[in-house]
Amino acid sequence: MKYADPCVEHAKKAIRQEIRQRRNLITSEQSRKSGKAALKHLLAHPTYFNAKHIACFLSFDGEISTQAIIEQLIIDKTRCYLPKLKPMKPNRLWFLPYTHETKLIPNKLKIPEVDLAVNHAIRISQLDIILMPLVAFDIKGNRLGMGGGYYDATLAHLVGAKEKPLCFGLAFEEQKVDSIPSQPWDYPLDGIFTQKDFYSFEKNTDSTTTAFVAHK
Ligand SMILES: Nc1nc2c(c(=O)[nH]1)N(C=O)[C@@H](CNc1ccc(C(=O)N[C@@H](CCC(=O)O)C(=O)O)cc1)CN2
Ligand SMILES: Nc1ncnc2c1ncn2[C@@H]1O[C@H](COP(=O)(O)OP(=O)(O)OP(=O)(O)O)[C@@H](O)[C@H]1O
Repeated sequence: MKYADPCVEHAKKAIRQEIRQRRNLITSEQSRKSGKAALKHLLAHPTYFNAKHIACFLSFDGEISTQAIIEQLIIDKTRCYLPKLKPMKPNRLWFLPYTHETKLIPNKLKIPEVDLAVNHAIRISQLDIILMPLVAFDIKGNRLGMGGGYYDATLAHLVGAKEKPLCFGLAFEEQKVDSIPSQPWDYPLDGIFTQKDFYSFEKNTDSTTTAFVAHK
């Protein structure tokens, strides 16, 4: 575990609680509609067309529905991968291939996971795009997750690497907050898709971030 500032942890916990409550008020019908709207932004993104391997996730705890995106990936013959908790490694993920025929079983956090052995996992650097779940985001590209550090720890080795997937958050517009404290281990996002917009975060040479909103 990396050192965590107790004040920052306290602030993050409060944001998590508030936004998870807000997210749980969204109906499943609204969630499916929003998932379809986010899919339209993804399809319009220039990197989607050439992407062959995309990691997504199965929505839980009121997350935006990923159903339409996963179905589209299968229709487009883009290989779709889902995260699976790495056994024995506290906060690491594998990404395993998913089709309509894939058997799923719930993990210890009650999220369904692909029932395949780890030798089926794709190497992370071979993924073109990772669509990441999140609890809250800000327009500078800071992401707040469920608090397990799974995505940050899994992607940490890619910092500074040449060949790495584009990492896009996938969330409801309602999950946008004014500001999220950033921490040294936070893995930088390239953008965020919501039902309303695509937020693009470009890295400057001094590793600060410039945010653009693609659709108004
Ligand atoms: N859909 C989806 N899949 C995902 C993630 C995610 O955020 N969304 N993850 C993203 O990293 C990983 C799982 N991370 C998670 C971390 C905490 C909890 C959770 O429910 N925590 C409870 C307490 C857990 C417990 O029983 O001890 C809580 O906070 O209420 C769930 C998932 C991998 N798969
Ligand atoms: N690269 C890493 N190696 C080991 N531990 C890490 C790493 N990155 C983060 N962590 C640990 O994970 C814990 C949770 O981090 P954080 O609160 O940023 O998670 P999160 O992004 O909200 O969760 P998730 O990515 O699972 O959705 C941190 O306290 C930190 O100690």
